[in-house]
Amino acid sequence: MASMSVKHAIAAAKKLRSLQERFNPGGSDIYPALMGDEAITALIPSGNPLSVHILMFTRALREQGTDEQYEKFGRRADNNEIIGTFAQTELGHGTYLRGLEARADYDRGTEEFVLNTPKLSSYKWWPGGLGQTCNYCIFVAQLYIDNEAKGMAMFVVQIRDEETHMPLPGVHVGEIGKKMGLNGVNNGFLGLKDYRVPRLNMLMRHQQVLPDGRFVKSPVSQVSYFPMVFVRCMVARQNSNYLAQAATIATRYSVIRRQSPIEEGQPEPKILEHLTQQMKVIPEIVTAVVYRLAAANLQNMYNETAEAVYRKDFSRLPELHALACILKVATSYDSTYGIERLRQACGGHGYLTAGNLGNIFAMAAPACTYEGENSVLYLQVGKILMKNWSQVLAGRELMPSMAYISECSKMTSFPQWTGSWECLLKAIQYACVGSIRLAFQSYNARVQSAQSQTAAVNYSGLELTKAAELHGRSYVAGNFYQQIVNSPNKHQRSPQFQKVLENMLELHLIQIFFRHLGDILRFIRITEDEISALQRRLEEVLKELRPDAVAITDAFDFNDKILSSALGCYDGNVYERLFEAALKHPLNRKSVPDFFEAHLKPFMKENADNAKKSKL
Ligand SMILES: CCCCCCC/C=C/C(=O)SCCNC(=O)CCNC(=O)[C@H](O)C(C)(C)COP(=O)(O)OP(=O)(O)OC[C@H]1O[C@@H](n2cnc3c(N)ncnc32)[C@H](O)[C@@H]1OP(=O)(O)O
Ligand SMILES: Cc1cc2nc3c(=O)[nH]c(=O)nc-3n(C[C@H](O)[C@H](O)[C@H](O)COP(=O)(O)OP(=O)(O)OC[C@H]3O[C@@H](n4cnc5c(N)ncnc54)[C@H](O)[C@@H]3O)c2cc1C
Repeated sequence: MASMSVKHAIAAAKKLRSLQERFNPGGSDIYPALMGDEAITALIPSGNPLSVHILMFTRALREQGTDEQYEKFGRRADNNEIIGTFAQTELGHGTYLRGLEARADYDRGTEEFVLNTPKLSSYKWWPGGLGQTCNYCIFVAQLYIDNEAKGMAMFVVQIRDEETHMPLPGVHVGEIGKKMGLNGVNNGFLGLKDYRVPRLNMLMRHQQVLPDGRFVKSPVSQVSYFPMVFVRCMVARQNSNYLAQAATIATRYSVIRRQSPIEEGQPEPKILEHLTQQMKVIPEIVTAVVYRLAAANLQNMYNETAEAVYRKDFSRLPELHALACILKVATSYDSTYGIERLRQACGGHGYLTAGNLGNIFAMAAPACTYEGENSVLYLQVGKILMKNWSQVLAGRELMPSMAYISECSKMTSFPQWTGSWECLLKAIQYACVGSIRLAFQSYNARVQSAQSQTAAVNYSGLELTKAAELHGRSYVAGNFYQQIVNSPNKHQRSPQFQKVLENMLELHLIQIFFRHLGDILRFIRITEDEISALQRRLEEVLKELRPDAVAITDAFDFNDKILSSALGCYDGNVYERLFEAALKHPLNRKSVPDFFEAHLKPFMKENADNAKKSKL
């Protein structure tokens, strides 16, 4: 599987590079975006062994290396003359980066770094493509000078001979084993023993080790985390695409499959006529659109921040970090939840490999873990919200994506309930700010009672996580509202199209309201009649969106090859494709399977003989 995946990945890389040159010569790097998501999924359903090379190795060289280092390594990597990965996670550590055990000791005598993974737990473990594909990597290690720890640093390390692909002396490298998906990626392990690299193999754009061993600290240590921020932005885009693919499959299947009359004596309807089926499928279509728009917004913010960082302006890093975390978490959680819900909406056929929903789930699910485990990133955002709440209490202005927190903090109570979109959005924001306030009270009480900040974060973790989750909801819903209601190009839309968009906004806001009704009722008084009115609106907007469901998913424009699903083909010939796929199963090559003579027949005969004996 790995070699097939490499072959397909190389074909895709060539194709996409030519697309980039043709449609976007020298433009913003759509190439990584395409390499990271739908353009690849179709070609390599078992995952792209070059994705970390494209998304992390090449970018780390460009963003963390000096111009000279880019000339030496980055240009060859961008041109796919060398293939690398990003080797940060270890067998023993993934989240707690300050606990990483791999070390780089500077030898001023030879102006080299001596790299070691001192224990089994220090082995790099998980990097994509490391097992068999890559001949280089970015090796993340704790930097030591005269045995004094200086923090994390990145090193360009060649792990395999460029001609023979043999592991170099001092390198122990291989595949970590079968996974629940992405088995074409050859995630690998890497051990180094007294492996020497020249001083100039340490990426030194932001921090330096001079020939005599003097260490020049980075002006902002967090900039070394930047490669992860980019991938978190990519996850938001990639996973919204996975959800859109699953929504396309389930929608098309739901207008082909007929089952169970709604009125006695009536013909069996398309299953999408059942209201409960509409509630399973249509909200996921809308969620895919919502996150696609949010991911595009985040990508623009990433590009602006990356340009600023290049100019040594680090001011926007904190906001980008917070948004990249929250969107990566929200998109990966909601997409995996949604894909599984869409699989179940396809009944038994949804469980067939031929439907491809299981593989789409297996491709989407690890995004809840890699690039920062989701609950850890929620805590990251929770900590940032605590810092921002302190700013609010001090009367200071907040970053733009958190401005609503200041506004809501000035409200002594929630205004008269109207049920309008603005009211629903404000309710989610108000509940978020109420949760932030409660979390801050708990966190601050712990700090005041002499708990350390890290302990206070841990013991306030549930409330911090809730506040972070609601912040994500507020940001995503707010972005969708702005795009539908206040977009500068709204007047270019036909009234019909605008109405479909507004129906999607209605559905999204009401769905989020009901999902967080408990959180909202904690801070806002809403009557039973007002809630029942929203229930009626939910049922009504599902009915209104029903006729547009197929058109919206067709607009995602996934080729049948990308969907790779007998349930979701454009021509709707589901049963023929399911049967065609079944007949291809190896077990159908013979009428009598080999195991009959070898196992089944003796088993049945032995039981028959025993039965006869017991009657005698
Ligand atoms: C799309 C397709 C992708 C397919 C391929 C997938 C490939 C996968 C690759 C990987 O998985 S690479 C490995 C990813 N690993 C991680 O993400 C590790 C997660 N852990 C962390 O990020 C950090 O350990 C932590 C959780 C943030 C904790 O950091 P630490 O304990 O060192 O200190 P903190 O106090 O939490 O943070 C210090 C300070 O720094 C700020 N900060 C943290 N991270 C970032 C960042 N990425 N960018 C900017 N700033 C960051 C944090 O807010 C704190 O700021 P202050 O409070 O000091 O102002
Ligand atoms: C498919 C896949 C591809 C990957 N590719 C790469 C790659 O290319 N390069 C690379 O370097 N890494 C890669 N990784 C590794 C990935 O980055 C780590 O798995 C991830 O960072 C989580 O770390 P961990 O696995 O050590 O889990 P841990 O950090 O051990 O987490 C285990 C549990 O402990 C909890 N936990 C940990 N710390 C805290 C805390 N501070 N507070 C509360 N709870 C906590 C977590 O929430 C989680 O529930 C990949 C992983 C996968 C699954």
